[in-house]
Amino acid sequence: MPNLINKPIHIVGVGGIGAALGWALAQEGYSVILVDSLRSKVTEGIKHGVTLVTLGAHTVPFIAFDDWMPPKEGFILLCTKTYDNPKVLARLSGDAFLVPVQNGFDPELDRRSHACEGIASFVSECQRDYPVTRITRPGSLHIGARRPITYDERIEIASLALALGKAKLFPVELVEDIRPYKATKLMYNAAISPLAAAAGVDNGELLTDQLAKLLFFALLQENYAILQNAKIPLARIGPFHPDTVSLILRTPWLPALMAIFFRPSLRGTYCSMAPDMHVQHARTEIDAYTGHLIRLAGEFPCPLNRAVLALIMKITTEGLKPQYQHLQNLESHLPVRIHP
Ligand SMILES: NC(=O)C1=CN([C@@H]2O[C@H](COP(=O)(O)OP(=O)(O)OC[C@H]3O[C@@H](n4cnc5c(N)ncnc54)[C@H](OP(=O)(O)O)[C@@H]3O)[C@@H](O)[C@H]2O)C=CC1
Ligand SMILES: CC(C)(CO)C(=O)C(=O)O
Repeated sequence: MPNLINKPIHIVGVGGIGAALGWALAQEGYSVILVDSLRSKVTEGIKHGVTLVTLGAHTVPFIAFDDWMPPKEGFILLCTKTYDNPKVLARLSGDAFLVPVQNGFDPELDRRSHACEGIASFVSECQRDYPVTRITRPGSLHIGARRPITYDERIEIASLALALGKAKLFPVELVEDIRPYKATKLMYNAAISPLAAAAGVDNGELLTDQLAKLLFFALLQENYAILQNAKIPLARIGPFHPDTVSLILRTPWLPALMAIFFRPSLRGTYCSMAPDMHVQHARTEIDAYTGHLIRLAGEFPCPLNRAVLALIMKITTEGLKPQYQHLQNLESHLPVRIHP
């Protein structure tokens, strides 16, 4: 297998994640090609490059998705929302070295036999019409295999991790198996994103407002229980392993104390599902988050996730505005022991 890192790295989807990854690679002199579906963003990118707020811009090639020719060799980093995957996947040949860096699980993507994925735990907010992003919360990028890999694939994955980490924009952690990290990120995402996006509140509010906090903690516990029941291995992302998070949530008074401690780190961060609720004909990644957990649960009870899925579907199909009152629809689905 040729050394893929010496070929241009194509990044599909120049949003919070794609722009940050592209900037980090360009900073260290790697050849990157940024591909986005929004022509105005591409035009801006051609004029002004890709910008990281406070750190400046890098001039890199930009191409509109409609004009893009997927490469036969080299990495393709998939940084779109999961609901845009079908369009991208339809254009790829089976040989492309595809590396998705996305939250959630897309059944169509999962059917591909791609070797590797990335899981971003930093938070990055890109302007809608400009390839200008801002990292609103620090965190790592985990990279690793999602199936048994060959020796050559291992070398390629390691070279990509090394390249992405060189700029030190975010710590890059090369891991043997990405799946426990992806499952753990889902446990958190499927609790934070639908609540913050439906209520139209900042992520930090989930650790401040009483009802939001109860729903957030109950969802974390339900998500953990689903993943445990399905015997999905989990890994530590951030300060605690999910086992410890679950123990904390089951200990009287500790969750309230932890909320005070963690609140500042969530305040002012960005929720990538939030802008998806505002557009006409809203589409969200809810199926890849909550939908996946419900499918995984099967017969196992998951009342809160079912209610969350129904709520997000109602908001998006009826074109409702995100507002705090939506959370009240979820209140009756809280476990009895933690009813307010
Ligand atoms: N932002 C964050 O902090 C984090 C995000 N994630 C995950 O990373 C993934 C990407 O999220 P994020 O960067 O926030 O998403 P954004 O919405 O910011 O960016 C996605 C970009 O992809 C573009 N796009 C859509 N379809 C195509 C296509 N066919 N070809 C090329 N570009 C396309 C979108 O254009 P348009 O707007 O016109 O549709 C948009 O510019 C998601 O799975 C998200 O959950 C994970 C961790 C943190
Ligand atoms: C910040 C966080 C964890 C919220 O779900 C995220 O990953 C996202 O918005 O994509």
